[in-house]
Amino acid sequence: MAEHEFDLVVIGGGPTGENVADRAVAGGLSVALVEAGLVGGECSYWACIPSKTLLRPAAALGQAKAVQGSAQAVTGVIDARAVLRRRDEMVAGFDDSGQADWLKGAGVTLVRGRGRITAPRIVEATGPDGATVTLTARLAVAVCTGSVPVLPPIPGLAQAQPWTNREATAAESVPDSLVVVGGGVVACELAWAWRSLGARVHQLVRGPRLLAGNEPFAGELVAAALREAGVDLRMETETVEVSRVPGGERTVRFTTGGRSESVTAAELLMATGRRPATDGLGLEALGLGTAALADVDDDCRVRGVAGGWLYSVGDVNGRAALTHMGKYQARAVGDTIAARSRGEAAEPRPWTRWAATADHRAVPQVIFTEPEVAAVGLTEHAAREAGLRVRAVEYDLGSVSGATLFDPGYRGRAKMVVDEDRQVVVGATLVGPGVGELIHAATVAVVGEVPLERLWHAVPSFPTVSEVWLRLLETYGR
Ligand SMILES: Cc1cc2nc3c(=O)[nH]c(=O)nc-3n(C[C@H](O)[C@H](O)[C@H](O)COP(=O)(O)OP(=O)(O)OC[C@H]3O[C@@H](n4cnc5c(N)ncnc54)[C@H](O)[C@@H]3O)c2cc1C
Ligand SMILES: NC(=O)c1ccc[n+]([C@@H]2O[C@H](COP(=O)([O-])OP(=O)(O)OC[C@H]3O[C@@H](n4cnc5c(N)ncnc54)[C@H](O)[C@@H]3O)[C@@H](O)[C@H]2O)c1
Repeated sequence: MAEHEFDLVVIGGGPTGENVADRAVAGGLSVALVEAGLVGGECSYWACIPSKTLLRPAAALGQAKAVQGSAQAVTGVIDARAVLRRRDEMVAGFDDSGQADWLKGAGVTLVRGRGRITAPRIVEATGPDGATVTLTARLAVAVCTGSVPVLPPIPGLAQAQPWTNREATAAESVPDSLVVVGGGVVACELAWAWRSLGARVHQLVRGPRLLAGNEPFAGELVAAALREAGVDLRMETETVEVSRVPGGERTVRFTTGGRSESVTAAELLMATGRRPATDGLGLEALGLGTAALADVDDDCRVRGVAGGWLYSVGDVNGRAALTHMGKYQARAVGDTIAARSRGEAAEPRPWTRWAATADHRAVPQVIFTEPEVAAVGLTEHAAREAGLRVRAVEYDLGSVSGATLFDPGYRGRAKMVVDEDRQVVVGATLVGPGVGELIHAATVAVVGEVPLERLWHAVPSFPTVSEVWLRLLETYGR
């Protein structure tokens, strides 16, 4: 059994782990990164990258069709085979050698294997051949193991071999039909993607609306678009049983409004949420429960671990399960561990480089459905729940002149949530084609706590969709 010593051992080489390692090396530390699967993680191969690649052609086509002139140039339909080929290119054919080379170039030692913490600062990595390497971390261990899908205990589900995000982003052909269970981001994006590529899609949603964590109009506009695109969208359903003809179609039985109904399709995607990937990590050997990795300070250091050597970063800590937020936390963690090795306190005071402060109230997210949903900060409801005295204003995005230019039939909505006591924006939501590229302006306003008085002087260019910020301020009363 080989033994090695490094300043920092990172477990998990997704976007979070890669960035922790990179920042720590840049800060002068020696770093080993243990990866059980593909370097690049879920995001690169089975999540963000392939799903957005599957979604992009429908958005591009929609924009081309939206205006006279280019609409006439569109004479065909989406070439699904070409889309799947591009998806394959974007995931590099599930070959992570490019990312492994990047790690090498960054000065990070890659250890292929499954990491397990066996004692404080000791990680055992078991490789695909069963060989074990023991890694000693002089300073710290950063757990960046991400998340895995949750499959609810529905009778017959396991035997029916449903898709999770992995199969749903890696499928080699378009299924004739697909049932999607779930109303969250994964469900909506992938229902939209496969519908746009030609599958007949049924979507079974448990609650009364889609995208429940967002402003209600976001889910309403996405639901309307999905229906318009031909998705059979059912709300207030409870999936009770799944069955499958051996090797054949899946039938999902569900209840809705007191009735029992069923749908049958070639494939079934369960998009029913994710949980932290903590199985087999050895936390129990440290006297820690699986929930311990969610109990972190703003520097992502796990609370209550003697010596403070354990960090939990990215999806696994459950603070903000998004790639950009995992990478943001990673920058803070890599810098913090390096600074502390130099004897600096690197206290995670709010808005210092040592703290992932934005996790609390300034998380941006773009949902790549059509229309897109882009949001940052608090919804009106969440702000009120947090005890803020807020006033919210809304504006019809379709009446902004830049939007009319973009698409004469532009449909969308914008909302700005203002903290009345501090006169700053604490949340914003935009729904409409192409709004994903607009949200960063709002993120800057929320993080910068820019007073409305000053925001008034941030003049949006004419004729862009960004003029909505002026209209929102006018609606507010400027
Ligand atoms: C379908 C889908 C689409 C998404 N789209 C977006 C999007 O558009 N934008 C966005 O911001 N977010 C998106 N997300 C969320 C995003 O994928 C995650 O937030 C992101 O991947 C988290 O990065 P991570 O590095 O923390 O974890 P992961 O990417 O999950 O990486 C964790 C890594 O750890 C490895 N690992 C696990 N356990 C061990 C172990 N014991 N030893 C060694 N290695 C281990 C895994 O093999 C994996 O490589 C999407 C998620 C899904 C499911
Ligand atoms: N574009 C993006 O930023 C993007 C895209 C995809 C995923 N993600 C992230 O990945 C994470 C996971 O997304 P997700 O959609 O899997 O989870 P989610 O928590 O957003 O949604 C889960 C959905 O499953 C439903 N559900 C749960 N149990 C159910 C059951 N037994 N029967 C029927 N429905 C059930 C819930 O009601 C909810 O609608 C999220 O944090 C999300 O932000 C981000």
